[in-house]
Amino acid sequence: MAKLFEKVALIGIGLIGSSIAREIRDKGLAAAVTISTRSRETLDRAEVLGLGDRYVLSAGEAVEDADLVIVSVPVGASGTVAQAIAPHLKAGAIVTDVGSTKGSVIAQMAPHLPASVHFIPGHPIAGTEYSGPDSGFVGLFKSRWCILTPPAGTDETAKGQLRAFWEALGSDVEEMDPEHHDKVLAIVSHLPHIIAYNIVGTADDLETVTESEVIKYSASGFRDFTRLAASDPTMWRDVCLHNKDAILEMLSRFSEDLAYLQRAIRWGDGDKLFDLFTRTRAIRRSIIQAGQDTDMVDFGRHALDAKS
Ligand SMILES: NC(=O)C1=CN([C@@H]2O[C@H](COP(=O)(O)OP(=O)(O)OC[C@H]3O[C@@H](n4cnc5c(N)ncnc54)[C@H](O)[C@@H]3O)[C@@H](O)[C@H]2O)C=CC1
Ligand SMILES: O=C(O)C(=O)Cc1ccc(O)cc1
Repeated sequence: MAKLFEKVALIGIGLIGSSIAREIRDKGLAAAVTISTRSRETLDRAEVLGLGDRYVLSAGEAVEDADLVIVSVPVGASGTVAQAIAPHLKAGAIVTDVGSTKGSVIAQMAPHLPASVHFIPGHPIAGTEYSGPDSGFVGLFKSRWCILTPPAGTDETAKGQLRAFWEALGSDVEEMDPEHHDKVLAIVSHLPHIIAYNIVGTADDLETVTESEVIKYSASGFRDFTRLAASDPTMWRDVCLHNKDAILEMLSRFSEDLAYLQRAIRWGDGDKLFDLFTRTRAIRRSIIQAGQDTDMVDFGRHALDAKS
């Protein structure tokens, strides 16, 4: 594939950063890739994996001659990274991120970044429950949405270049307002993780009552939740703290609907239960019919389709 950028700097080299690095290497999308991350241990691991061409601890040093800078750190660290790279950015560089929340990342990063760069926030709706440089792989972004939330007036050429980059990784690119992004993602991604953390926590608390039978007899329903609940604690702590309003709004809707379900069970209202379960079954089936995979991430795709 044709080279899209001369020099790319990757700040953060976990699941997402290292998947991007592998894609760039695999498809020859850049002449040179510089990698920077907070800990020496992770940086050394990235070097052993051969994920880039240059490895530096200083994020500022990493971005000095970069045409494209991709920040792939937990969303709570976005501001610190922006502050560190700002004085070193080349005029005309594209600065983007991959954070799961957009409003907060923009609020943290934008004030530090010089007007001479193009700041185009992004979010690939693709991931797994694994983290760190070893967990990345080529193909993670294939046939997945990547949402860009460019501010009004963003340079069209820069936007086109970033779009072409994600398309080269196999993604379908969509533009969205950051507030809308945060609401949609709160229901299709953030709430499912919170519910999973909660149910697995509850089951763990019950272990003494059930004499370890929860784990022993865990059926596939519970197992599906344990996959999500195995996701990175730092990343998900940050998502909860940085998409607080939208998550609380969706949680409140969720609690109301759960109370409705609870009442139907208490009063033996089988019709209500049957109606809801029939409606939700149709959603799952419509996703499968559309030829999409059936995991949580693809449910996000369906919800986005419904919005557009
Ligand atoms: N894991 C997933 O499924 C997805 C994650 N995201 C977003 O991508 C971002 C990265 O997530 P992952 O790659 O999964 O995390 P990860 O935990 O695998 O990697 C995070 C990386 O950031 C580095 N880091 C942490 N604080 C730093 C700092 N202050 N300065 C420099 N580097 C720092 C870590 O050393 C590590 O290399 C997060 O914002 C997350 O919300 C987006 C889509 C999917
Ligand atoms: O592993 C899963 O099922 C996910 O939901 C992955 C994921 C996690 C966070 C995101 O911001 C986007 C995708």
